[in-house]
Amino acid sequence: MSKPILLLNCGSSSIKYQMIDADTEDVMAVGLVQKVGDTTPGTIDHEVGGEEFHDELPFPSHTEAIAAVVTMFNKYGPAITDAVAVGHRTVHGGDEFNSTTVIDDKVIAKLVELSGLAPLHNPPGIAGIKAAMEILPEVPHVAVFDTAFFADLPAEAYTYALPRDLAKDNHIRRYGFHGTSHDYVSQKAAEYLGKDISEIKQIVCHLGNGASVSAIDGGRPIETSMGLTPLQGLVMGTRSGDVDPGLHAFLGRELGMELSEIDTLLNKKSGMLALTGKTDMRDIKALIEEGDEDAKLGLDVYVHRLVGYIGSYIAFLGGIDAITFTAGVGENADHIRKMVVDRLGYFGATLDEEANKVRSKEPRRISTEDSKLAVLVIPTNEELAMVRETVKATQA
Ligand SMILES: Nc1ncnc2c1ncn2[C@@H]1O[C@H](COP(=O)(O)OP(=O)(O)O)[C@@H](O)[C@H]1O
Ligand SMILES: CC(=O)OP(=O)(O)O
Ligand SMILES: [Mg+2]
Repeated sequence: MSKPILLLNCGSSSIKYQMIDADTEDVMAVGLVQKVGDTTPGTIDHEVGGEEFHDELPFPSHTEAIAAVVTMFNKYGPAITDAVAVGHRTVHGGDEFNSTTVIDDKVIAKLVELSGLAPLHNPPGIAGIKAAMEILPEVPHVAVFDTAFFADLPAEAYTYALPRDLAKDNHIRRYGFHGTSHDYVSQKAAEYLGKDISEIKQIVCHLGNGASVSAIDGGRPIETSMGLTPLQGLVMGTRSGDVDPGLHAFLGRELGMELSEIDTLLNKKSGMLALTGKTDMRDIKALIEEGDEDAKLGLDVYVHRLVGYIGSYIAFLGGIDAITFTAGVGENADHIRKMVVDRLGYFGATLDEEANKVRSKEPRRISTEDSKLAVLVIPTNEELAMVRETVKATQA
């Protein structure tokens, strides 16, 4: 008897999904829907038992996209109705949700309230929850929060220097995101090094389209780069990351920009897209190889910001045993890892150039044997972590 669990990660313009057998942790199906919310045709790719299936059709909203996911399961298997539970990646849990939560109407209402704090992420997440609940009304649906891992950050790390009542009344604090990934990867790093997680000081760089870095001391996160919203911190695909907070007032006062325009500017039109014209690091690398100066500067800004965070996190940790790269950029972009690690020599990091070039889905060390600290690449697996969370929350 297998115990299939459906995992949904509804992004603003994409849906990633998997069906995983919770007993064996085997992946029964994996898929990706792209260009959701677009009037032009999008794509859906569904993989089951090593076979790949592809379709192209428009997905004006998440409802059509989820319907297409169901069609893929119905046509090519496994039966979606075999799912005994559904785990939903939910980005913002505010200070309401500190752990994986079974979803009911009250939970959905709270998530709607929190949408303003994660405008790119919570609304599609909620759309996905509603659509999936219609299709699978009989099974438990749970929300696995990006913020949960960071719920017990130290107060000095999560407190902004704002009037205390304003912050308290409005739940304004640093929340941190990608927690499922930072948690999973930091545990894997300890395992890979053969150390108890309680014994090591580590930094995890989750570099995807959204990107964040965390400092983890003995298994407990003590700092992370995203804040009240997933906009703070590193330079990302379309997000600016850190800017002078005075910028908002400047844009409003001097250019007459509306708040919603500023929000869109910083979330969707900034970051690597603004600096280089592209969001994908493969395209940016190609531009640099063609001699594009803007692309070169863009990447320099990206690396500069990341190195700055790593340096300050080593100071917060009071030492460092391991730095780990993960997610799309962190796992694949060896040229970026090299740019970063080459600047950490003072801290005792030495890159093993050959090991860094290896392409693999396995955890690996990319620092030399005599490097004072371990530099690792560990593929994240948010879906696997979500299955474990879903089982825990539902006793499925
Ligand atoms: N082979 C590669 N080389 C360099 N960068 C890559 C490669 N593959 C993926 N990426 C980067 O990874 C990003 C996607 O990362 P991912 O973790 O899947 O993001 P998200 O979950 O936020 O959509 C792409 O935008 C691209 O910049
Ligand atoms: C929170 C966040 O930035 O998520 P993603 O990387 O999926 O955009
Ligand atoms: Mg991601």
